[in-house]
Amino acid sequence: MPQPWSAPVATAPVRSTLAVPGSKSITNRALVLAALSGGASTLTGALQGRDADLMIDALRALGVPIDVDGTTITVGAHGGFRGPATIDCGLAGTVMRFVPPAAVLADGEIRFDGDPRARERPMGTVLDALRAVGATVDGDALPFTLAGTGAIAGGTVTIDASASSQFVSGLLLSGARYDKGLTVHHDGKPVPSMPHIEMTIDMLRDAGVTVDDSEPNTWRVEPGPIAARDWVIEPDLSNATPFLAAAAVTGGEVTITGWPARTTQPGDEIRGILEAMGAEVTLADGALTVRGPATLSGVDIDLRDVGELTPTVAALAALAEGPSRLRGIAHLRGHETDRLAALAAEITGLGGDAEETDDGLVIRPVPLHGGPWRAYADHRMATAGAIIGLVVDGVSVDDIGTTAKTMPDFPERWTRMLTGAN
Ligand SMILES: O=C(O)C1=C[C@@H](OP(=O)(O)O)[C@@H](O)[C@H](O)C1
Ligand SMILES: C=C(OP(=O)(O)O)C(=O)O
Repeated sequence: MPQPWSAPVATAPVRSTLAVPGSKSITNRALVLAALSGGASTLTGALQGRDADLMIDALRALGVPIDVDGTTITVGAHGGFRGPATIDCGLAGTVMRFVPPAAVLADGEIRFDGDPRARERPMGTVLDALRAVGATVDGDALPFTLAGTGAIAGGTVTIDASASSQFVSGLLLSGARYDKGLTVHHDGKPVPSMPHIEMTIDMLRDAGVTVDDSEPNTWRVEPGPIAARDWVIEPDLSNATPFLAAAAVTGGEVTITGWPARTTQPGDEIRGILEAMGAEVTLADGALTVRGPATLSGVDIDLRDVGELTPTVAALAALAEGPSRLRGIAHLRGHETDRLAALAAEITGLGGDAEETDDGLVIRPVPLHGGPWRAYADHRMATAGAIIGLVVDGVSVDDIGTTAKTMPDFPERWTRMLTGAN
């Protein structure tokens, strides 16, 4: 059992300038594209964390040579994916949704499993889509087995991607390697996390793949090679948000260096969200600075496109002066944990007033008190507890180690931020 982590209280407004590690989403897309290219690629500035490790191990299991030297990853040339293999997806959505569409190109049986909670995360849509384009798949959720034959026909699939944008991204990443390419058509409630689909399309184009996204809810990748190349990974802007929130809740000033001028990362939207809550936000010379207000305002906001930011925004809302309504995020019930239930339970557990709605949360201002904060094996639940703990004495997070999914040294970085060190 992990020891509870006493969240440090900020005894003064937080003032710090810091950098954050590489983006999970960009690192894991670059790894998949590098592996699919069959040639030699490098990644610089890559994430070092559990989700990247799981992706590296998955691709190695398929026969891809990969060397890791800190944040530089070298993916070697290979002659095609090999089976049989067993792949551990851990709790990584990017591994469970991005690797199977690639693994169907292997010549042998590939078995997938993951953490207990991963077995509950939505997966059937991807597996049905793979069946529809010619793959043999045994199962509808983790664990499942693919019987690869070395080639996939491809064609057109209609899916309901309202539970996760990763269904679309995973299929598009591999589609160019299918004989007829791949057209993915979405039919259902709106697709969440659209910027993550734009990220997929941008990176496919960077690798020389022809993608047609001119029709809403339809994406077409033409069959053809995926180019090996060198990828420079942007810092993880979603992982920057707890640090920026620290400035917002303490009336301090935090600067994140290396903030990209143009990005598809949804984390960039934190700028507008913090402004709406009363913070002063400046992006200049590749650095983002947030100055916290004397009191935070509540917000009424649709987070469908940036659902990943919900735990940070909910923590801010729990400390705001006015009520907040977070909308458009029913799909968060299928994330690392049911994030709507978890956030409502943990905020309420500290004396707050948070309630689930059909598609989000309502959070009303009530003074909070200390107490346990459960992370539910969810990195962003853990960091949400850390944010609240900055200004509420006596918050202890039961499993801060779960931040290893995307930031293994989160506790040390948090302490360094509090001491003003870089
Ligand atoms: O493609 C990606 O890298 C991601 C897409 C999003 O998933 P959902 O669309 O399931 O929310 C996001 O929440 C997740 O953290 C990363
Ligand atoms: C939803 C998330 O992760 P995953 O990639 O496992 O879906 C997340 O990091 O917020």
